[in-house]
Amino acid sequence: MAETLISSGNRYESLPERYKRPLAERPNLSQVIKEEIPLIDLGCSDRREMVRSIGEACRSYGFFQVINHGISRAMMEEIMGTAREFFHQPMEEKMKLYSDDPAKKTRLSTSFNVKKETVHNWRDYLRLHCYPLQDFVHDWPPSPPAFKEVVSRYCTQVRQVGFNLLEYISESLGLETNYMETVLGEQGQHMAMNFYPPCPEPDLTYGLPGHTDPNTLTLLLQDPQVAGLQVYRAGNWIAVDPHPDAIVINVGDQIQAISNGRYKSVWHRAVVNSDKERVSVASFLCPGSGAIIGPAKQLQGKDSPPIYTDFTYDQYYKKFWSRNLDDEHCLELFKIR
Ligand SMILES: O=C(O)CCC(=O)C(=O)O
Ligand SMILES: [Fe+2]
Repeated sequence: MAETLISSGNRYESLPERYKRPLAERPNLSQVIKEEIPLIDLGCSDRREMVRSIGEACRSYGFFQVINHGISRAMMEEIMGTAREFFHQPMEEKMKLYSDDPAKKTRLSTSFNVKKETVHNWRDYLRLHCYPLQDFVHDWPPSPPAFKEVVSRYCTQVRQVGFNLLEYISESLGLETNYMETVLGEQGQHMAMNFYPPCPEPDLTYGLPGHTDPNTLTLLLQDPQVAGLQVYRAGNWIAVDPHPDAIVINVGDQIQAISNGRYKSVWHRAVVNSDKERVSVASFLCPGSGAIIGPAKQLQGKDSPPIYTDFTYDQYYKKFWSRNLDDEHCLELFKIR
């Protein structure tokens, strides 16, 4: 039973033991503070100012939200609705896609890495590889019927938003506009549709415990009705209130490495609540398999020697999945000592 979906539609009366965190690891929800993370208007006509504010956000928060990003409200509602519909299907339908093998390219799973972890997380998730679309779409869920079409359309659009952001981020570091795009090679794209059912004891567990994202850049759609994302900053967890038009952006470990630590891939987590289900859709850009990642030469100097070794994303990703999600920052393992 331990390794199966929790999105059964049944309400749990109490939290099963295998989801309970020891006292020292609980979310301490009463201590969470409310603070806005930077909101950036990508429709801004002053590119220099926009690039400056993106750089500032990457340096001091590692997170920001963007509006006027080019994806319509209707598209955002469609993809969120499709994710919700997917998880509301009968268990028999969903279990056809179940797998706990992280190497599998299309799979429905639960928690994070059920085979390895000792305490589970109150989350089910559908993980998809999304680029190039034609290599993966045939493997995606056959239902709901509009799934493949809606998700394909969203993936194409969100990829473009991601590439625009990589240009701004490159410029904000003083690198050539296409620096990231060139270094990162033919980037892959993954998606996680996350589903967090109502949880009987949200104080004792997580949807996702504190973690950093191993990839380049993450573009997240939050449930517009239900908050749950929290970001760590200066000793506090900050609740990120959903903004109906915004995409939440966070710097992944790879940008932290390329920026030689100037930009932070920060800890974030998803908490759950007792009365509402919550959905989120995360899109991850990931370096191409041949790409060599490491601190940009232009960002190294006498006063700023490289802090990370060069590595390939394959090496990094294997390391990431061999750990627990909330272990030390995976990039620590690639530090020059
Ligand atoms: O559900 C959320 O708000 C966070 C999801 C997340 O951090 C992830 O999928 O990596
Ligand atoms: Fe994440």
